[in-house]
Amino acid sequence: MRLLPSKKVVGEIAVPPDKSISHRALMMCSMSSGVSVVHNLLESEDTLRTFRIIGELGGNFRGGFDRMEISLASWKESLRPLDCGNSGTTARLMAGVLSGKEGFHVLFGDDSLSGRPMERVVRPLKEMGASISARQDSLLPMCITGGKLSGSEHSLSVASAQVKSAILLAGIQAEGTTAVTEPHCSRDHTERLLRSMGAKISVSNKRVEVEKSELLPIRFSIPGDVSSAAFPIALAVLHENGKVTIREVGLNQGRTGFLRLLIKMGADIEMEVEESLPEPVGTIVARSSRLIGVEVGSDLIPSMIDELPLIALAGVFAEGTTTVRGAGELRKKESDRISVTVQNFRRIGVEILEHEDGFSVEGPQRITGGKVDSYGDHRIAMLFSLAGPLSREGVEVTNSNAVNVSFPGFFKTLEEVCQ
Ligand SMILES: O=C(O)C1=C[C@@H](OP(=O)(O)O)[C@@H](O)[C@H](O)C1
Ligand SMILES: C=C(OP(=O)(O)O)C(=O)O
Repeated sequence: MRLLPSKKVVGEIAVPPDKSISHRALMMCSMSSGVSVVHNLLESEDTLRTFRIIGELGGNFRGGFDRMEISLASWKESLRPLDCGNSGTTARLMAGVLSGKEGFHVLFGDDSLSGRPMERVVRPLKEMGASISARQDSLLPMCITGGKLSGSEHSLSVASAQVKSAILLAGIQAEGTTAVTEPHCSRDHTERLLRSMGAKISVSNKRVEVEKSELLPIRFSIPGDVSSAAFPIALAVLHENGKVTIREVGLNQGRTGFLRLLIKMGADIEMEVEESLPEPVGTIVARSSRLIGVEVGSDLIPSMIDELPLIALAGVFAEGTTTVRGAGELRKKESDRISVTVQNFRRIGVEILEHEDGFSVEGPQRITGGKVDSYGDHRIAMLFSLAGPLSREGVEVTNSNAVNVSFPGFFKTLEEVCQ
């Protein structure tokens, strides 16, 4: 896909439903005792993996992704290995769910997911009594023999909503109390849904505790994905002639770190929460702004984990130095997001410094243009697609269809706002 320089970035747009919440809705509604009704589920490559896996395990779905009735009368063993594709959330959260389900379950993924660390869920789930074996002890494919679990205490060395959620989803099936403590707070979508579905859960600061619980069915609507919204918002802020409005988008504090960081850098962004249960939802308006460089440390990382590469783009346009440190986790995503961000920026004429756990950019710089690769990573495909409209000569992104992992219709949305 070739993205050309643009004169303006304006419009009111919708973003796709939240990916994190969609995965959880599909899994947790299937774990409940009746029929749940969920509006506005994300239909993307990643969430389709979770949808199909739950279907293989006995899930019942009526309707479409705009309004789906979800139930599961009795969990069955799948005769086939369960394909998680590119989706870390599917693999890790399903490991938690399946640890408590009788039977032999095999999870596998694509080349990217097969290289991502799974030991972080294997170890705590084994401690709870699950029998799990994984390739080289820590990689997919992974075989889980589910059954009786007992609650235990877990202290995470790295904040991770996926690991926390895997433990909690096993915890509500375990005898006794299960507790997870994180070094910094990660997104709390699982905790919010558990509470809304009647689970015995208590949260105090960075510690979450659950007891064995039966989940009640729920009716709710999933908001727009703020991680997807971050792309058009960054484009409007960084373009000299930009204004973008996005309504009905999720504004959970655990997810809005990037927007708050842009505001700290001087961005003109308004966020208004209009509804708050089970998730805060509202409107974002973003306008062209002059930014100043900023330093991001490890405490802020979890609330902007998927938006961190976008900070490098903001740094290119900001006055002074922008530095991200303490973000080693970025090397364990769909691609090594530190390395590919740095390589791609250099290809389009930007000077950027790579650190083991982040990067530094000295701004302002102009983006000349050129050819980059997404390395099959949706967030990298979207990041460098924004560089096109902001460049002098345009940017070509190869393997750009990776956007379908989280934001089908991304290029149509970009076309709508770039005039
Ligand atoms: O729980 C989730 O839905 C997610 C948690 C984050 O991963 P980690 O838990 O590995 O930080 C994030 O990067 C991912 O896109 C989605
Ligand atoms: C890291 C991501 O997702 P996952 O871990 O589910 O593959 C992401 O969406 O950026």
